Amino acid sequence: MNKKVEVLPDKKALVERALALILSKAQTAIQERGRFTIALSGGSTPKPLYEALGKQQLPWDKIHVLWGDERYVPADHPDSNELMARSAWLDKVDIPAENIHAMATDAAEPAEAAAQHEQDLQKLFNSKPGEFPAVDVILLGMGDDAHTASLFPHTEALKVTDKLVTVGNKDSSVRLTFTYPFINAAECVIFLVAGENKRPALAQVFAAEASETTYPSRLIQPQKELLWLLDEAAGAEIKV
Ligand SMILES: O=C1O[C@H](COP(=O)(O)O)[C@@H](O)[C@H](O)[C@H]1O
Repeated sequence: MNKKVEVLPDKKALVERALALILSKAQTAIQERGRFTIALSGGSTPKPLYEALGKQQLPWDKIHVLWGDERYVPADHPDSNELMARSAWLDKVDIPAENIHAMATDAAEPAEAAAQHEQDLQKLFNSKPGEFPAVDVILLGMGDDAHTASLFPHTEALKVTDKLVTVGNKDSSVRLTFTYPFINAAECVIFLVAGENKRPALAQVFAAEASETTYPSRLIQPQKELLWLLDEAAGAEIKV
């Protein structure tokens, strides 16, 4: 694995760096494979990045957008990761509706929704059950409890290794999430982490030894490329 950590002066610089990386990865993927697939994170950190992406002139018909996790709420709910990305970015560009692969949250059982989304992904990547296709870029955030996507500490989702998508839980609230083996199959995983409140969790994620069950972001060890983009407030104590 090619792993890099970059500590940027502030959140603005973090967003600019992430934007430049995504634009370059998109250009390469489109040149080499004819399309670019990117999975989005939710939470607050990536919103300015999505706003910046919404101002770009890109070959949108060759770009496919997925989500690494979703809260199990209707798509117009204020907590929806899909709603955030649509209003900050996707509603502002000419991307074909069929290139937006949101996690549907309308099945009676979240496990059914996870299974359905897994099938949709297999179609998109032309992959078979049991295979882990490679998304070009998976964007991840990290919570101050070291969760990433909706892989929360001490939850069943951390044990799922035979699926692309599973049900995650944050206390009593239900989520859908990519599994860690699917994330680890990506061409490139980019973490965006900002804010001083993330320092203690980051210290454990970067420690030589610590529990993956307590600090789920440690499970993210992609075979190809891993980039940690940190702002100074989060990354001041990380040695690069
Ligand atoms: O709940 C979530 O939180 C994490 C981190 O969010 P942030 O607000 O600290 O940036 C995010 O990566 C995940 O997608 C989201 O559902």
